[in-house]
Amino acid sequence: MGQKKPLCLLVDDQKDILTLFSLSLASIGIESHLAQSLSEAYIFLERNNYDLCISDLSIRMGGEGREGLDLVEYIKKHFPFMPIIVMTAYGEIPTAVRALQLGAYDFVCKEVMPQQLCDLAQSALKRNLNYQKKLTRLIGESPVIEKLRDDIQRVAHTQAAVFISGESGVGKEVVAQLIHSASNRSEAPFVPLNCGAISGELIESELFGHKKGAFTGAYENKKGLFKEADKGTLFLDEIGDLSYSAQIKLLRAIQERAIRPVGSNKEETVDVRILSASHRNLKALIENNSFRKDLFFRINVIEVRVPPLRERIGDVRLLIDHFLKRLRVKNDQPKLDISEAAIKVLEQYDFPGNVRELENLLEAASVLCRDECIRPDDLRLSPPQERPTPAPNPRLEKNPKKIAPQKINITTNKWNNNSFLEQILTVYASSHLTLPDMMESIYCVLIKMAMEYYANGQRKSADFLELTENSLRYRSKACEEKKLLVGNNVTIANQLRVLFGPFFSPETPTIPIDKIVDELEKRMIKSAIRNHKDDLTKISQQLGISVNSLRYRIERKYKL
Ligand SMILES: Nc1ncnc2c1ncn2[C@@H]1O[C@H](COP(=O)(O)OP(=O)(O)OP(=O)(O)O)[C@@H](O)[C@H]1O
Repeated sequence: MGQKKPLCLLVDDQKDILTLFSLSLASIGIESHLAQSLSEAYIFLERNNYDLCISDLSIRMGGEGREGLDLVEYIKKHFPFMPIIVMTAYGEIPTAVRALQLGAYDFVCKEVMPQQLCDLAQSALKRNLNYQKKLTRLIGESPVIEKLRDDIQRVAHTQAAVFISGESGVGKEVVAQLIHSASNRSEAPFVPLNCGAISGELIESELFGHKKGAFTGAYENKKGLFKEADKGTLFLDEIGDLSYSAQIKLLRAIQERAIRPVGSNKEETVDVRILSASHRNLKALIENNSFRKDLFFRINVIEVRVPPLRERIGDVRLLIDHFLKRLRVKNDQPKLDISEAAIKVLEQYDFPGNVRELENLLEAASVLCRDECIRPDDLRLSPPQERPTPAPNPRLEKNPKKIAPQKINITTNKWNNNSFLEQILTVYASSHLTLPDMMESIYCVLIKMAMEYYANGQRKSADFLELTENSLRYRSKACEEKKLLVGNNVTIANQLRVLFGPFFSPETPTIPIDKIVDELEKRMIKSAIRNHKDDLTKISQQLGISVNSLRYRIERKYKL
């Protein structure tokens, strides 16, 4: 059927209990993620979409003093559709009752037979038919968002193909998920594909699947996204980026309601609803012959427009509230807050990168701010250029000049702007990383940021960082394998995010990552040479590289 298994978050500090229950749940087709502490549970919740949570209540887990009840409260607030079953020890009924009052689905005594727990899990899932809808929320109360909600409801009940238009970062994928969740296909999968992220040769196999041996590297049969989305919804994001030949194949699949996997001579029928989106103007693409008109009419039976954030500035406050809640958990900053003055600055900003930009700005500011309170300075915003700078309100901000610090423009001031590079170097001042690891960490963080910014669009991310797609792929794989810094040294990664964050905006054409890294490496070597007065052995020890490779850098690469 291609339907995804329900996913459960199991939380308990006893490993054997986790293993026992996860095996039992697996036997009835429920997959589990196991968290052995509450802090781990919060991280899992942030990263995955769960259909159910089963958590021990009876202990303080992780030593951070958070009680199991907090988890119940948190889930109910953030994922109101997710049922929670709590486990208690005998004698802890009052706590269990409190959990029910907070919205838990039911409780069981920890000594239950696994079968009882399975029955309960199944009934919780069954009663909660909304389990596909859980995470997707459209925050906002402005008239344009209310209209968007109406549009979503209206189009959800037809089978027509919907094209979701809107600028980058406005929430087009959120809208696509909501259309799916409100439709009669909501119990089948919602399968998103970022068309810009897949190279021309692979797109056919990605969409339609392939047979083993169909081409070099096709070691297994592959199902393809059309089949995975059978009975459900296929969301083709950035459809304007599809190559012309892929457009022809897609058109055929939509018209015939059938696909043919690469290397197969048999057609297979599929029942898929197509939603698509692009921040590009498809009509303009048709004019210059890079998008097919016939495909346009097929995918654009109904158009839903998602308004830019500047048309719903009244919602900025609600969105801030929403993102801060997430950051409190994600960064483990329970008191994280924002000053009224900073909110005002945001309410007067244009947001060329829309909701995603707001989210990124807050994330960067949450790292920079002192005493867990985001102030205007922490936002590092330039004043809007198109309109007059709003008069500072002395009541809100003691030092109005500080409201909008100048950001360093990577293109006009160039990446070799002294103070910008020095700021990066200070990030590493007290780290014990080797030179290659330091440089690698910059690649890891910037590639991650670019992939987030371009919604996993590999080609766009590579272009933005002035890398080839191959090099981007190779480097991201290395980052994943090593879990280098991005995973392990959160502070360094966060500081880099803060420094580079402002450049992830439409104003910056590219970030020449290779050049930046070379310049930084050169400066580090120079400073080590100064420190150790040309003693190559000491310099190589400080930098964590061999004398030979140091020599190569000094004599050949940088000619120092
Ligand atoms: N109204 C909203 N309420 C809550 N979160 C939102 C809203 N709109 C957008 N977001 C969040 O903003 C980010 C960007 O949204 P999304 O990926 O849906 O935008 P998009 O228009 O598809 O972007 P792109 O054009 O780059 O593909 C996501 O993290 C999403 O959860």
